[in-house]
Amino acid sequence: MSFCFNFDLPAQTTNPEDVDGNKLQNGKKDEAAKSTEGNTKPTEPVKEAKEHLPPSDPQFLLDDAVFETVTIGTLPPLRFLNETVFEKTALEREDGEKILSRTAEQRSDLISGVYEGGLKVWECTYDLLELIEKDGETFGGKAVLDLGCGAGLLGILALKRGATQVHFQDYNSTVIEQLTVPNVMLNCQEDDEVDSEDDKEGSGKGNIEGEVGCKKKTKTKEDVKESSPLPKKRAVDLSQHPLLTKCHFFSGDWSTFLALVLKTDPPTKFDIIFTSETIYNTAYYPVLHETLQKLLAPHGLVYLATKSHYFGVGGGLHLFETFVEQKGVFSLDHLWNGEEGLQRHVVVLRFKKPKDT
Ligand SMILES: C[S@@+](CC[C@H](N)C(=O)[O-])C[C@H]1O[C@@H](n2cnc3c(N)ncnc32)[C@H](O)[C@@H]1O
Repeated sequence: MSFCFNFDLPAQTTNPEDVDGNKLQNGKKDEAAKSTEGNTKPTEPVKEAKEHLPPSDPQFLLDDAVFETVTIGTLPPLRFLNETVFEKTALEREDGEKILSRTAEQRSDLISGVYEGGLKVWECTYDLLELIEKDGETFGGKAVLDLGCGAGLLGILALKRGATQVHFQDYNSTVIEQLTVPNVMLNCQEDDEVDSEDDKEGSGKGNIEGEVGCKKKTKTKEDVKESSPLPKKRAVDLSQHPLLTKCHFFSGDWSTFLALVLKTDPPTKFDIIFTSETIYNTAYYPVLHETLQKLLAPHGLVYLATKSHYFGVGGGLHLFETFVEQKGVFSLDHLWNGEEGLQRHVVVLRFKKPKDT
């Protein structure tokens, strides 16, 4: 899988004095606010959050599925739609947000405020999956949020390992509808439907990703057809699948997502929040921090996977750490630091004082 970092930000149109929405204090900004000055907020209107209910007959979403399986150590195999599906079928797909056509036109992985990159799996997701595998983290009885989920692999893992509920949030409704929901459904199908076929193939056909040590295979609908008769699978009503009933799906900007989730009575709090490759734009730090602060349970953990620096966008771990430190709400510890190529990290945040919610 290729990862091109072709970020594309709009020209600065916001007032530099108020670029991140932080108020001036005694005539000057605090340090935390200063660290967000490198980026601009998008000029597009804020994308209003909404909840997406999985379709009552969801099987059609998988009809032309070309999917990959990622297997990391002892973790259950995770399936996800191959990103090339979207390039090849952009014209036939429902795409009210026009992100499929716009990303193709602009040849960009990210168009700030329009498309925030959720249609592919970013590599720090694999780092976090590996870490979970090593640490043996289980999710039994936990409420989990996959914030900025994209393909949703982290949330799907939690779901398969016993989380009581998993919220998936992505900026783009197209991502939620065309990628996250289908991926959850792919993983709801009985494991043996496809895995028995994986076993038959043997490891020789697998594509070993040396860098992160995970095994990936690409399978097509035709492969699946050969191994298990499609009609039998179609008979399964996925919309009633016990795993799917534990899921909630949201699209929209973090500020409106936060407001929507806080409206629930009692407001939902999460024991675990995953967020991978979401701190590339410093202009989003205030709302991201507020979302984590308001949605994390008092003794909960935020697992953040990120690169050190996002070239062309400006954000990265150092700036985010400075921001978090200045806010004084969370402590932040490094769990894993990768040294190869572009440096990548996994960190954990927890409340300094658990009543700070
Ligand atoms: C680069 S993608 C990473 C996707 C996925 N977590 C992964 O690692 O493969 C960044 C994600 O952050 C989310 N995101 C970024 N800025 C956001 C914002 N201001 N409001 C809501 N979501 C945002 C988007 O949903 C997007 O999918």
